[in-house]
Amino acid sequence: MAVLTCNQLTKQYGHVTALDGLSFSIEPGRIVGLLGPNGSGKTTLIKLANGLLTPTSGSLSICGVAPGRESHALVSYLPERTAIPTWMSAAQLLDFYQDFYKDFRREAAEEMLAHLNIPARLRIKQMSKGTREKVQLIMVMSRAAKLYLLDEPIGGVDPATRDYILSTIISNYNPEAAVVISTHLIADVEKVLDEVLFINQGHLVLQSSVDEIREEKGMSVDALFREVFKC
Ligand SMILES: Nc1ncnc2c1ncn2[C@@H]1O[C@H](COP(=O)(O)OP(=O)(O)OP(=O)(O)O)[C@@H](O)[C@H]1O
Repeated sequence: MAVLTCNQLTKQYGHVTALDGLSFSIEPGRIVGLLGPNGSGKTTLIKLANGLLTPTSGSLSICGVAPGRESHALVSYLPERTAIPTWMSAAQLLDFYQDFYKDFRREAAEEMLAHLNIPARLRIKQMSKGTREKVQLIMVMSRAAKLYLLDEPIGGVDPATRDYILSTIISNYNPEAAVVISTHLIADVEKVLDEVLFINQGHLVLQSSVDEIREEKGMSVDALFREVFKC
């Protein structure tokens, strides 16, 4: 069964149509890049899949379940902006996640924090922006979820750490799960992607495997994106 299915998904904010009849599905085991210019609807799609917004029309489901209480147990979501309580230390955050999520793999999170030399006693508010992002991503990827929704996961992270973070994403998710990554840093991220969704003004422009783009078009995803969305 598909991990995420959208059927004629439409979302309007007043007179603005952010998503316009989107239909696609994402199969287990896929790491999918959700790519599109500013304002194309990426964050809106991620928020719908996480149940933070409701569709204006059309529908979506996660492993066959409509977004809501039941799907929350299946989805691990990294918001665009840091949303963790800043007074907590990394150690308190580990406790918090462990209490809150049955599927939280504490040892995996501790190992990643140690690898990035992030002390457990350090409070979130004492951390640099990039370190906060790393901590939050570590927490999100340490859940054994079915669908990971990562909205701009590496924006504030330095290029050397990006590679570690990306390899963390690949090595820490369960092959039954799917990962959706919204990003503008296509060149950095494309090496870990299996598939891409290009969206523009709320429409799906392309769903393709990355291998197909490389083989059939002889291009990187980054080069294709620049060609398709040339200003
Ligand atoms: N709360 C809101 N109220 C009104 N319009 C909104 C709201 N949130 C988003 N929009 C509009 O919906 C459209 C899609 O926005 P969205 O944030 O989903 O795009 P995005 O692809 O994530 O953009 P970016 O790459 O800049 O983060 C835009 O036209 C945006 O202005």
